[in-house]
Amino acid sequence: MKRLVITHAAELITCQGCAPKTGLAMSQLDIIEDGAVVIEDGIIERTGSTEQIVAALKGTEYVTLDAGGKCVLPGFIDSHNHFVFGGYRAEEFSWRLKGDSYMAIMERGGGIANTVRATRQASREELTELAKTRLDDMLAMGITTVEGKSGYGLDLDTEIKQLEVLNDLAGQHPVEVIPTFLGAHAVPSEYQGHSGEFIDFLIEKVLPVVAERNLAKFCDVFCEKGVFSVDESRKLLLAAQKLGLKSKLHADEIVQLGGSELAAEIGAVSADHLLHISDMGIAQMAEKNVVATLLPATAFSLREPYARGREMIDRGVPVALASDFNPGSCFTQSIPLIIALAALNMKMSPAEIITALTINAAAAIDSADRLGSIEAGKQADILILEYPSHLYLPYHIGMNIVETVVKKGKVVWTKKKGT
Ligand SMILES: N=CN[C@@H](CCC(=O)O)C(=O)O
Ligand SMILES: [Zn+2]
Repeated sequence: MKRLVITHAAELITCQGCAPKTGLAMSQLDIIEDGAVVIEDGIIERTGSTEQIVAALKGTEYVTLDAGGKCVLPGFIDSHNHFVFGGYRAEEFSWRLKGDSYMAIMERGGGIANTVRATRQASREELTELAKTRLDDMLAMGITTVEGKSGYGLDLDTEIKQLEVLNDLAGQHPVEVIPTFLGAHAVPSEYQGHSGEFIDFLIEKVLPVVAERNLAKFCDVFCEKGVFSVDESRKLLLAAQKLGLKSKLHADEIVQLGGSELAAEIGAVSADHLLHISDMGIAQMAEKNVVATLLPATAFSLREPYARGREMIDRGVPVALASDFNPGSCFTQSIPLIIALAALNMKMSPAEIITALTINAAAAIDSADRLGSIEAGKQADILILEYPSHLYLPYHIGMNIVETVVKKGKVVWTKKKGT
């Protein structure tokens, strides 16, 4: 196959690096003006100025994709997403609009349990078709890789069914899917009042199957008051680590329980939400380089205060941004909305936001060695915007300005222009 060469990027935003960025480094995008990228077999071969690259390739055959003076950047990575589920919870949303709280609805037997019922009933094929339409929407917003969680089964068969769907999607859709086992998402009705026994069930009966069949890269847990305690979360995540699954946590979302400190203690790859993180949690996550995956669309949808992203960056925590798309607390996969909220309500700069959606998001799925930047050796997951500079991203409030999406070196999506 001939090389593909993207030329004339007014800004070629490389986000260079193979590790999560912290502090001031989150503001350094390593931009090449009038840049070009050479791609061979889906992998980036080299980058440079268009002039340099064209001169170096003289006499060789290649296909040109002219970015025409627009901004080129790494594909967005959504590192926290629950997109495989059955049913909807629109009525619960209407209750929340009237003042009902997310946890109160859950305590009454609604919330996650509601989606569990619908997901248990849905077939593997139905879930796969639904998931593909959701991936279509993600791709159109420039998401080239998404992490996807189970957690709407809470029994052996349905947890495995969800993970099978997440794995089946590989090869069926351009968006790459990284599966996470979230069996400890809620205590199912069969175990009501016995969360410890449910954790034991997950460890003894479900985790071994997940690991044996290599169905998930991560194990996640909803570490929250009234759901799973810090001790229960530790027990599950350490058991999963022994079987080769890396750790993620839903931590300190509704109350300050200590999930962030636990993430640092056990060497989790990321701790997510963090609306109520303690100062100690921030210090420990910075020390252990745990990625803080912040989910501003969830805070917006729950009408909760935003996570202290500015402070976390200033204190050395690597910050990523993700959608948290799910049927309950946050029904959106809108990258433009996340960008707007991070810029306007979390005091993150345009450069920090891009870092948080690319190289730091790659680190949040433990893939910064192969994804998240435009540099030699990385997978060629690349976006062309409609405008010449990354500054146009937050400037367009809630508007999608992605024009072209390249996944593994192939153009997989282009914006249809109006007539
Ligand atoms: N907080 C826990 N889990 C999801 C919500 C899941 C749901 O309500 O269906 C979250 O990350 O926001
Ligand atoms: Zn979540």
